[in-house]
Order: sequence, then C-alpha cells, then structure tokens
Amino acid sequence: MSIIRIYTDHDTTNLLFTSDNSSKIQARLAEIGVRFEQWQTGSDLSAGAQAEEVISAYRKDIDRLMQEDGYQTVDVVSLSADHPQKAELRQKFLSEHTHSEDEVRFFVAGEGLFTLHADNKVFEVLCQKGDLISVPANTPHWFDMGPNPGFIAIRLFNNPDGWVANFTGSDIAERFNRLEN
Ligand SMILES: CSCCC(=O)/C(O)=C/O
Ligand SMILES: [Fe+2]
Ligand code: NI
Repeated sequence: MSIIRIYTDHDTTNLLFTSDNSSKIQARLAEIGVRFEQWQTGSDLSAGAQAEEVISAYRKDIDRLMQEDGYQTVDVVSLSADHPQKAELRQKFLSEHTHSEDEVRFFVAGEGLFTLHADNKVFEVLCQKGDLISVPANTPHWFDMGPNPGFIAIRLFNNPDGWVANFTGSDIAERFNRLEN
C-alpha cells in the first residue's frame, strides 16, 4: 500500500497529513508539481532482474512517456537484498539533492521511500509496485531503499547524460523517516 506523510520541514513531529488513498496522494503531490499515478504492472519481474528484460517488458509504456513528455533516456535500477554493494548504493541517494531536469521513476516491483522537500514541507511517499512518481527539476529530494533493498525502478530523463545529483549539503534527510525492510 502506497502512503504519503506530510510534515513541516523544521519539525519532524508535526505530521500535517497522511493517507494511503491514491487519489489523495496524487492531489497532495500535484500541489508541488509532482506527478503520481498508479499503473497496472503486467510482468512479474523480481528485484535483481536485468535492465534489458525490464525495458523490453515495459517498452510500450516507456515509448509512450518518451513521445508524450519528451523524455530522452531510460535506465533501470534493480536491487535485491543480496547485492554486495547495497550499503553504498543506499548511501548514494540518501542525502538531499536536486536534478537539473525533470525525471520520472516507475516502480516495476518492490518498494522505496521517496521524500520531497517543497513549500516548507517534507512529503514522504512510500512508493510500491505500480507507482509512477515524477521529481520536478530542482526539487530537493532523497530516496531510501532501506538496508535490505528489493525493488526495480525504471527511470526516464530528459537529459541525455542521465542521472546527475547535485547535493544541497543539507542534513535534513537525517531527521526524517528511513525505510525499514
Ligand atoms: C527509485 S530510482 C533510484 C533513486 C533515484 O533515481 C533518485 O534520483 C533518487 O533521488
Ligand atoms: Fe534523485
Ligand atoms: Ni520551515
């Protein structure tokens, strides 16, 4: 079940809103320009699946997003709990950062905690299989896959160079929830 929790950005105890209703999640994220959708997932791929397999299973959806929204490149992050570099990979996304381009992530399998910082608030979104979430250009955010990751996400970028993180230097992410798995 996908969940949103919204806090004031300077007080981790001040929970302003929470819901597991997808329309409410969508509406609250739309307020900060974030696209959230739930899609049917046809194929049963498991975390650790090869990128080519994931891309070919979702080729039609990927092509549609590329055509409709102008995304130029696609990649796959696919991680299971037996990955030898899971701790380093978790660390890579764990601090607040921005990207200079819009990006879309679609969860083909598993789950991950995306947290966006906008409008003096923190929006924690537990994304599950079937969830599509966008991260608008220059929106500070972080992502926790947890200590025992299990997810596959397709990422679409409109920058041909793909994923570049610009770290803000803030320690805000350390004060909010982490994913326990
Ligand atoms: C769920 S995709 C991996 C995380 C990622 O791409 C990102 O930008 C996290 O901030
Ligand atoms: Fe990011
Ligand atoms: Ni504040």
